[in-house]
Amino acid sequence: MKECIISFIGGGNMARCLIGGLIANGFPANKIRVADPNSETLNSLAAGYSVNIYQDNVAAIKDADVVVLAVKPQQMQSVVRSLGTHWKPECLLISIAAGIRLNAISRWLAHADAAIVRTMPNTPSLVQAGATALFANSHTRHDQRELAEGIMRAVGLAIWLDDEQHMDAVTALSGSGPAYFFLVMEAMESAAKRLGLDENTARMLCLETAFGAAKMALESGDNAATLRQKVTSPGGTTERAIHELQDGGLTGLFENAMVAAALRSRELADQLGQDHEQ
Ligand SMILES: NC(=O)C1=CN([C@@H]2O[C@H](COP(=O)(O)OP(=O)(O)OC[C@H]3O[C@@H](n4cnc5c(N)ncnc54)[C@H](OP(=O)(O)O)[C@@H]3O)[C@@H](O)[C@H]2O)C=CC1
Ligand SMILES: O=C(O)[C@@H]1CCC=N1
Repeated sequence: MKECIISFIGGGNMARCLIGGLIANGFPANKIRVADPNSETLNSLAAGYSVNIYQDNVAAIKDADVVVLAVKPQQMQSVVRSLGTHWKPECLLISIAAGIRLNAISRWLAHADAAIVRTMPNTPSLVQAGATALFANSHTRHDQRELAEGIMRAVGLAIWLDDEQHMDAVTALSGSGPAYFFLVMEAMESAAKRLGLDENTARMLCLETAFGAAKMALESGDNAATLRQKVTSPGGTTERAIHELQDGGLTGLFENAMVAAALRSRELADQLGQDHEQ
């Protein structure tokens, strides 16, 4: 990936995952800047990753090649507006915020020609097993698209979308998705303990099973349904368990959950995409 200065605005959970993943992949820490109002957050990032820290967003973006907006959706408007007068046309803006549309970011920045890439990464970026979808506005040059993709590819899979509207579905799938799998792990570990296993045995067997299933699904030519059938011996134990899950409405539950997440993404865009006076 091309060497460049990347400034993160917001040093919370997702910024930390991207920074950790980039550094683990060999990206130089001295080329990474983070701005956050919270000095504890900044000190912890500096101690953990030796990145440059700032309490002033404007100072953090000076001469940066890429600015990554990693604040909460509710903070996006005021943060982007405050960067507008200091914006350099050659800088690439990457947003990771859920729900916030490119046209709103561009309006708040007040630079109609600014190159902006909207992305939806996820927390496994920390261990370089992230999954990110990207969508660029029409002002983003080919080399800037490559730069955005290179940053996200350094921490996992990077996929371009052909329609910004699909970001809501992506947010429901891979953005929020790690939490669904963690919830399933919590439930499986808890059930295993009720069945008599000690905490460590339950945890390790559960985690390796999750890892093995994901690795197998990625590496095998079979789809998930076929892989599931291969575990499910007729009249056996898995069949009983799967019946319980299906009778309990697992498929419908996931559909409801992901529709709710996608709707929330659209709702955030509609609510927070409006202009308000600063
Ligand atoms: N967490 C996740 O799995 C994912 C999150 N995202 C998106 O990433 C963004 C960040 O989420 P996440 O990291 O979870 O949230 P966090 O709240 O952990 O991080 C946001 C950080 O921004 C700081 N901040 C607040 N105001 C400002 C400001 N004016 N200037 C600079 N920094 C500021 C916050 O400080 P303080 O806490 O003191 O307010 C906080 O440290 C969101 O938009 C979210 O939608 C996208 C994909 C996945
Ligand atoms: O929960 C959220 O809103 C953010 C976006 C995707 C994952 N976390």
